[in-house]
Amino acid sequence: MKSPALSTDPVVLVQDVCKEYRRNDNVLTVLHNMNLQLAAGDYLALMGPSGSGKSTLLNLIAGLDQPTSGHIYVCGEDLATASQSKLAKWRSRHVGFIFQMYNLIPVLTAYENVELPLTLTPLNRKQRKAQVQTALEIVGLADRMDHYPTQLSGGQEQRVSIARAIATDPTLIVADEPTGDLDAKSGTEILELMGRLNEEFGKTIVMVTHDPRAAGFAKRTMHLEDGRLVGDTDNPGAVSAVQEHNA
Ligand SMILES: Nc1ncnc2c1ncn2[C@@H]1O[C@H](COP(=O)(O)OP(=O)(O)OP(=O)(O)O)[C@@H](O)[C@H]1O
Repeated sequence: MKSPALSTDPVVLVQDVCKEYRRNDNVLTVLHNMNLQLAAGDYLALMGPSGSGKSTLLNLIAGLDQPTSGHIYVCGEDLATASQSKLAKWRSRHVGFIFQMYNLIPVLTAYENVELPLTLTPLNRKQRKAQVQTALEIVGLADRMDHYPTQLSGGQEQRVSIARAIATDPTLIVADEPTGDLDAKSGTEILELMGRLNEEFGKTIVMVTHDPRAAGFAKRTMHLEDGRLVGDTDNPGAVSAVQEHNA
């Protein structure tokens, strides 16, 4: 994977973003005048009560949905005005996704699951193989590449999903409750791995979590309440994943 980006441009710039959902005559405003900026190499934890708008904000930053008003610039693209086809192409180049339930395809092996996002790129089979192997080595599962998801533990499935997220070498990684379905030990391993992606490989990460311990791995924590930002704190004591890994 590439070394950390050195650009001073923000990777994520959210400007006066509002998000409404409409059903018949009812309008539900889920995000109110949201502003936020993330530099290359930031690691942000999004926290807040259920329904406060965390996943909505994450989906907007990842280009899975678009705001009702305002602008979102991510990796130089104005996501608020991009067409759906442009957004799909942009996501495949710039964003890696990690989900609570892993979302692996059960009929594909670990190797084939990790290769999937690369099939949307111009890379040939040999180039894809090299990137899949690198990604599986980073997550420590090179020896499980022929296993199907049902032949892996939950923690291993999540590591395969992380390999899939990094296979295209994206700038931004978004994670929605990545440890929500794991026991404490496996959860810690996943958080250490994500920390390494941030520290060693310079990935910018946005993670939604309910777990203050998980947020302790991030460099910064934002709290949402009723669609508004109510707290934004740096975390100078963030758990250093590289130190933990090398301990
Ligand atoms: N597609 C949709 N249509 C209508 N309302 C929606 C839609 N998606 C989310 N909402 C509403 O928006 C609000 C915020 O939802 P969101 O999933 O962003 O919250 P959250 O903070 O991530 O919650 P949780 O922690 O429970 O996952 C909720 O009231 C939810 O019901």
